Amino acid sequence: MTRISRIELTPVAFADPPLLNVVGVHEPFALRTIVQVHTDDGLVGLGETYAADDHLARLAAVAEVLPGLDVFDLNGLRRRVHDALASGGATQVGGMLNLQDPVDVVMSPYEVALLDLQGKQLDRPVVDLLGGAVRDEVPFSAYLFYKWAAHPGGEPGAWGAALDPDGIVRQARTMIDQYGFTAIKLKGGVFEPAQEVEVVRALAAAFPEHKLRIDPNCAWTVETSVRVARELEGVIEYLEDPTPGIEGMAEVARYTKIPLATNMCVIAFAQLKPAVLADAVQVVLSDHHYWGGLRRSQLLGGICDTFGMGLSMHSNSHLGISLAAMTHLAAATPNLTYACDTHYPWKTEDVIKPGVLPFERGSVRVPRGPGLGVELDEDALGKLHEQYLAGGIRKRDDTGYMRTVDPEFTPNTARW
Ligand SMILES: O=C([O-])C(=O)C[C@H](O)[C@@H](O)C(=O)[O-]
Ligand SMILES: [Mg+2]
Repeated sequence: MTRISRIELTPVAFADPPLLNVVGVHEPFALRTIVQVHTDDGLVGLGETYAADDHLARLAAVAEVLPGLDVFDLNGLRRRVHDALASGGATQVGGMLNLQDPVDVVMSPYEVALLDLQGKQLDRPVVDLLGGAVRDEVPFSAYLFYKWAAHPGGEPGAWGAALDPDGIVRQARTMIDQYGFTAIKLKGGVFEPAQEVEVVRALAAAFPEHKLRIDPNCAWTVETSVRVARELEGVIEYLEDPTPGIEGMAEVARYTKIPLATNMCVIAFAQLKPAVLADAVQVVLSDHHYWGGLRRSQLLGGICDTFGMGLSMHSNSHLGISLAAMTHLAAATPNLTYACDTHYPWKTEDVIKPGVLPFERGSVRVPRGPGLGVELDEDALGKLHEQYLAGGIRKRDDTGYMRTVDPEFTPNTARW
């Protein structure tokens, strides 16, 4: 029996461009925690998660109670995470709208690391532990953002500015030329809805064969959402989080044929029943980082299937360990039939050795090596940890950063 001997948690910061969204703008560095689970027979399993300081404290509390656990005992993992959080009084993670389940959020990187270890021990890829691959490559979408040319006072990056239809179409062209994506997602909620609809139409004209989506992160009222949905019927494959809350989404859904997708009002198992009863959501965006890991995400997939809801995949700024985990999960989930979101093209630094996760025709081939099939680059990990220590960011704060440029800025949620 292989048992956990110790845990290493390494917060890292990696360069991030000034991408705009409803709550502000991405800071110069995005944060992640790299989780290494060591075993008594010398194996190391990898996981990746958020790195806000309160989350890091919970990860550390759990790390103390994991030594001795059998790497195949995922139920035991959940129990230990639950008990450690309960004894620390953590009932809420304080994340997105306070709706996430803290046990699922904290458990996720450990579950991924244990699956990585199981795969390494059995010499099988993680996808095989999840029931086997239903697809050999996983399609991702081109994730477009309005963006500034440079961070305030910084050097312009490779992508340039994108603040109007031409800029966004140019960004799409570059990303599609480089990665081959066949679906496009526009992050909206930055400009007035009419302006963003114009951009979606420009994308539809420039890429008539591509599937399109827009995600304003709840920037619109119910009335505006219904109007925009009507304007975009036949143009987009789904409309993501136009308005806040299950009730608001249900109201919009009554007046449009476009499926409504969410990674904001259904982000934990407790919200599935009310969403199903209200028929508020037609596509759930899974995200193993807060749905409790890969196997709980598969459970979510089964529930979506049972209730006739579609399933797609959400992303946040992430590195290669997460991309590998997302790819294994998507490859083993039959009803994950939409191209998954990924922020991967926006990053220029990573903690894994390159070459295992290339994008071809917009898809990532499922790694066939043991476990997740990725290898940690210790030097790169050290460098990005130094960057974390020197950079001073301890929690993502898009709004605070935006206010350094525009002190009057208020997040745009349900504003239009
Ligand atoms: O689909 C989404 O809502 C996201 O991808 C959330 C992210 O935080 C996105 O808004 C971002 O990176 O600014
Ligand atoms: Mg979203």
